Amino acid sequence: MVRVSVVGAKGRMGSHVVDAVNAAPDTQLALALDAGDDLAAITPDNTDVVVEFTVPNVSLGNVLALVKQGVNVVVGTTGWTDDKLAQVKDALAEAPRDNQTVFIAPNFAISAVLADHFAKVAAPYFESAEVIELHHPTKVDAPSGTAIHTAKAIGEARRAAGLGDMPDATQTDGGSRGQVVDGVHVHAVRLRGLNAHEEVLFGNAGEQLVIRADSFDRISFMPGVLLAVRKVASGAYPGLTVGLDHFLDL
Ligand SMILES: NC(=O)c1ccc[n+]([C@@H]2O[C@H](COP(=O)([O-])OP(=O)(O)OC[C@H]3O[C@@H](n4cnc5c(N)ncnc54)[C@H](O)[C@@H]3O)[C@@H](O)[C@H]2O)c1
Ligand SMILES: O=C(O)C1=N[C@H](C(=O)O)CCC1
Repeated sequence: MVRVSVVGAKGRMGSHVVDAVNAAPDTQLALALDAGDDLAAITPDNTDVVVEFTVPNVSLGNVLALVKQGVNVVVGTTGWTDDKLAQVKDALAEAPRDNQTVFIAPNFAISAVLADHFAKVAAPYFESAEVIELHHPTKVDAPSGTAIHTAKAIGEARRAAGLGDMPDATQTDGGSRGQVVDGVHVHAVRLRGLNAHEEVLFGNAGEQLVIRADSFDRISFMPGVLLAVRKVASGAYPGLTVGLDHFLDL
């Protein structure tokens, strides 16, 4: 059995993870902690993998502390910048146990991971690309971690293909053109009734490709979380890995 502790266990995602870990035949819940609880209670004696779903401004601190405590971490919280990722790599280099792992996924839903993959494949073939993410209004960060990840992947694929800037004659913009991430405009919608959705629009003269992923329920993230827990527990992915695509045969 893989012993799993959950940090952020009372949250929307954390509570689903607790249920998923309790329901799976090969995982068992170790500790379920939330704000105010002592992270030091989590040790290699009681936990094989920690799943961390908290808030962007505390996640880095939690991950650094957990790595120091000798445990592997699967992270779903958003807000990861290159600088924060570098701090995680440094912490892993100093980790107390060999082959410790931190795995971070911008999105655990198979639909979103595939949408991201298809967007990367499509990117070199289109003059224009924009990303629209749509979420529940209780989400604290914008744009979504997934949209940032998708936009960066599109930017990288365009650069590798030698594409230049996208056509855009905008001369006045009060914010309507969205945030530019790696040259790609990203738009965020917050709407009661929605959960987590992303649309990637590609355009050429006379044609359009739309790639869309919809997570209607948080249960959609659980197979990806359990897959990550199993992969990390296997010990086959030491160090830092970002993105569930690394665990899929794409
Ligand atoms: N990767 C994915 O597939 C995926 C999917 C959904 C949400 N998310 C991300 O996961 C994060 C959490 O989302 P949510 O909707 O569950 O949020 P939420 O606000 O419902 O839950 C966050 C939980 O973290 C707890 N928390 C806050 N500070 C803490 C601390 N210092 N230590 C321990 N617990 C602490 C809060 O009390 C709360 O219970 C967000 O960043 C969100 O964008 C990622
Ligand atoms: O509900 C959220 O919050 C989500 N956050 C992640 C993101 O920002 O990309 C994944 C989708 C759901």
